[in-house]
Amino acid sequence: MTIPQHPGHPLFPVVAAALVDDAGRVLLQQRPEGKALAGLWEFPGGKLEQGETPEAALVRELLEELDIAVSPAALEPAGFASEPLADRHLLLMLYVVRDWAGTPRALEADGLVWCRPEDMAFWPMPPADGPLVRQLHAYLGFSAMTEAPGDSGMV
Ligand SMILES: Nc1nc2c([nH]c(=O)n2[C@@H]2O[C@H](COP(=O)(O)OP(=O)(O)OP(=O)(O)O)[C@@H](O)[C@H]2O)c(=O)[nH]1
Repeated sequence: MTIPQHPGHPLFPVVAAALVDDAGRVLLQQRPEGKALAGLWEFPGGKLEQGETPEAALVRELLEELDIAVSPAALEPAGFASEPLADRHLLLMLYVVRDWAGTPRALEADGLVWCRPEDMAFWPMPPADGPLVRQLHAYLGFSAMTEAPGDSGMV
């Protein structure tokens, strides 16, 4: 079996957050005019800076983009996407965030929307986000199930 290799295509790590509110809705933001993929809806987040951990980068991005404060302990790893781009290889890491301080406002995006997970398909997103949305659905469904008291237990 041949494993695809892309010499000269450095790894491009990006972190993103699915903010989930008390009603179970997820926040998406619209990429602004003048940027690549303008008009598409995405999870807030961005590139890692030199020497940053994914968690530190996401806490910084959420403050810069939405003016909210998030503790690294509130970041729940929920999925990732691995996609070849023209000159780099995108590694997009998605975290669920349910706890933050402040009210999200669009400091960099053209708009914000709170949407129900089942409605996310109506909001056009970058190509790498398709697998992330599917993983998010599975993660939210599973975590809701494990939060509910059940009959099963260790015997
Ligand atoms: N934050 C975020 N980025 C995403 C998503 N999906 C996706 O393909 N990306 C890509 O990941 C990269 C994120 O980088 P970024 O937000 O820091 O950079 P940018 O393109 O806005 O440009 P900039 O350098 O001018 O800020 C972009 O190439 C963006 O297209 C997503 O859901 N959220």
